[in-house]
Amino acid sequence: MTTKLASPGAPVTFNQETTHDLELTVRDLKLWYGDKQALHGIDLDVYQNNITALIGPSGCGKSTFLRCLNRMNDLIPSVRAEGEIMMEGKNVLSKHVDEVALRKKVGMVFQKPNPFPKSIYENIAYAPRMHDIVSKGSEQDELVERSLRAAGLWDEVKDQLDKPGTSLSGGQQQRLCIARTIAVQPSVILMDEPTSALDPISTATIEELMHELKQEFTIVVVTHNMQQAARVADYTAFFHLGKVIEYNDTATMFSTPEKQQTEDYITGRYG
Ligand SMILES: Nc1ncnc2c1ncn2[C@@H]1O[C@H](COP(=O)(O)OP(=O)(O)OP(=O)(O)O)[C@@H](O)[C@H]1O
Repeated sequence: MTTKLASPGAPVTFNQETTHDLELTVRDLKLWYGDKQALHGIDLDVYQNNITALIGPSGCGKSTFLRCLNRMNDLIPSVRAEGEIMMEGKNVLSKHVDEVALRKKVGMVFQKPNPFPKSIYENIAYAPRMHDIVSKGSEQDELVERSLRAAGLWDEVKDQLDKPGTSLSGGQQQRLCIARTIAVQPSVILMDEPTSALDPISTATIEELMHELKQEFTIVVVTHNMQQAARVADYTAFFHLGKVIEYNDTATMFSTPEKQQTEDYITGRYG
């Protein structure tokens, strides 16, 4: 589906006359933790093979929003969500959507690298085997190599595939987690502050990797780091108090933000 880039909801305007394919359309998304409302009617379009950054002050709902996209919030008993997150013609929020299948399509990389307590090889091979994507043997070996190569880790680990994933450095562990996510062949990769626990060199490596990965995947990333959003993201959404205040292509957002609140945040005047 090719869609002209256009304003997908009331608070959202675009300045570019670009065309992109839509991966996800979010409409009037509301979420409550018990009685407390955390998301207040989010409208957002996520474009295929682009990186969309979610920025905003602490507690504004970025992670909550990200976790809606693959229903990770369902793991919290008090959560209730309303609205639409359309992907491939289905509302992700519908109770008829199989969460396991959804999380295979919409993978997630967390702030703190969290390899399984298994070998580097098994960290990659386990889920694809469970999902019947590969059988044991050469097919599985190839998938492990392909995933590790795609995550830029193969050359560093190819001679130690039987070592524990946890024996790697923090940056390598995060690339292992990215390789693990890629291995089940998702369409979308969600990243929740994927570099905040890493040193600057590992951060730069992951950012370069994100540029490569967007050729094949759609990425949505939460970041507190304005420079990172400016460096890696094609689109940026500024969240505040559970709402999207502004959403635009990143260059416009950072050079000529439309809203004063956005300008104040990206110039460090608050948040
Ligand atoms: N498990 C939870 N139970 C209850 N309230 C929660 C839970 N998780 C988040 N919240 C609340 O929802 C609101 C949004 O939180 P969220 O973590 O999504 O914000 P954020 O923008 O990602 O923040 P940060 O940048 O600090 O990670 C906050 O008021 C937070 O306290």
